[in-house]
Amino acid sequence: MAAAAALRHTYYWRAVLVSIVALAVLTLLGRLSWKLRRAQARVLEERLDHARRAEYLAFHDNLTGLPNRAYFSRLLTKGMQHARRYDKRLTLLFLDLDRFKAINDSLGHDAGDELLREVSRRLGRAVRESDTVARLGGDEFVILLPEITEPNQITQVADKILASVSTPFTLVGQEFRITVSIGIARYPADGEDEQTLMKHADVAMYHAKEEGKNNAQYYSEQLKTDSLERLALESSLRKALERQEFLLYYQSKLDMATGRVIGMEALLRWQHPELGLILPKQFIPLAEENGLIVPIGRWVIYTACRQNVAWQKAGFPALSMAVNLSARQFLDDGLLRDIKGALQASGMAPELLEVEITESMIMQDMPKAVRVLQELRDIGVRIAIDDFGTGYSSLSKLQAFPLDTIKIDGSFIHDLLDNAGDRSLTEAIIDLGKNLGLTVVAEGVESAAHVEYLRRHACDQIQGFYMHEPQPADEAVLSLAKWFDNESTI
Ligand SMILES: Nc1nc2c(ncn2[C@@H]2O[C@@H]3COP(=O)(O)O[C@H]4[C@@H](O)[C@H](n5cnc6c(=O)[nH]c(N)nc65)O[C@@H]4COP(=O)(O)O[C@H]3[C@H]2O)c(=O)[nH]1
Repeated sequence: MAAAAALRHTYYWRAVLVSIVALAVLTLLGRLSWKLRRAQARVLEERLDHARRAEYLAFHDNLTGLPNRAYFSRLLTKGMQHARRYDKRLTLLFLDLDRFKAINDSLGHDAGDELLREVSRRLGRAVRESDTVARLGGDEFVILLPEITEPNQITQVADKILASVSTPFTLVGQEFRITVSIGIARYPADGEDEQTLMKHADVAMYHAKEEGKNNAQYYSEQLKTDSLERLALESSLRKALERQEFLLYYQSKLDMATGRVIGMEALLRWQHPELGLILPKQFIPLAEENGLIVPIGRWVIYTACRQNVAWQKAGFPALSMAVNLSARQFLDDGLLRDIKGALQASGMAPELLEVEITESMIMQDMPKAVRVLQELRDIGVRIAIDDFGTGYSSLSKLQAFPLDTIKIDGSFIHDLLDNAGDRSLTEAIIDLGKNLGLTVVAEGVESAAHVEYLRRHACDQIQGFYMHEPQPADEAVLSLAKWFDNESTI
């Protein structure tokens, strides 16, 4: 009996032990499988995160976090499908910053990146939540306005963007202004598929650039024709230098005190084989945009210096020679080398060369402008501010720059006798210019009455059709000869 009880007892404890071990094993297995599942979930979550991140990077711009070209293209296509189905309209704005390259080149890429980030923030603030702002790359942005379709509303948005972007920035401790040109295309009127609408908004943006930048333009069929012509013009402009189709016209500058010709200004012309003589305003903006202005401008400087020396060798008194610089050329690192090269090759005295720049070229990047102007000054070249009065800067601001001459814009001289505002501005520029020790030149002098008025107000020099129109070198030399032979004065 006792043995049976002991056996039962043993079985009982064995069963308890087996149950405990089994329970422990099961618990352990359960825990292991839970850990395994958790690890699997984590891996899955990481993969998802990775995929999400990859998708985000594939569809967003690294620098600004805005949707990129690929994403915008999807959004635009979807927007168009939706608009087609519900008979709605869309507006597309194509934006390109004006002169961004100059800022980027002169301030460095970090400052350029910061500027792009700030522009993208400003664009975001200028439009509604429902609008999409995207960056296509470089300094190009696009905005899709799904709810704004009336021209006056579109213009309001465009104006808001123009104002917001042109508010001064502070970059590397300095204040800067940048502007933007905007092209506007509307769906479905200006394009029924994504590519056409984008292309037409781009064409309209180019038109805004041609209209002087910092403005917005709507697409029209006429613009398309113009842009095709522009394309043809651009490709022939590329060949014009090697085909020697450029030439310089020269216009005299007279000294008011002696009445004698004291200098000439070189003005560029393009003798196009089919289109005839093309004036600078028709091709210089294009050459500025595609960078061709740098080699063209170099050709101008070399040719003008050579011509100046040729006239001296022909027996004329030493006249000054003015050349116009464009913004891109002014900020180009090779400018000084080109000017020195032209002076050396021609043997012209540096004091006879005067470079004409505009206020906006200086204001665009003041520290660089001061540096470039000082370098030019150091080699003896004179510096003139052209078209003065048309920009926003005050003469006192210009005091900081090493300048020699100030040229009053011809538009003020044109209406001088009928417009009291133009008269007071002209007089103020003459007075202030003289107080700053600058030579004051009036451009666009077209009549004896203009000459009289400017003489009365002690303007130093005059230039205009009344004395001489711009002429090619061989005709200008005849006018000069006549002028000097007759001992003519005004
Ligand atoms: N109505 C009127 N106009 C007069 C009179 N006298 C001169 N003009 C014109 O006024 C412009 C004066 O040149 P700008 O202000 O430097 O303005 C120049 C200058 O900014 C630019 N330009 C000319 N040559 C060059 C060049 O070689 N390089 C660069 N970057 N720009 C140039 O193109 C602009 C226009 O040149 P142009 O068509 O030759 O036009 C010239 C000249 O022909 C006048 O009495 N009445």
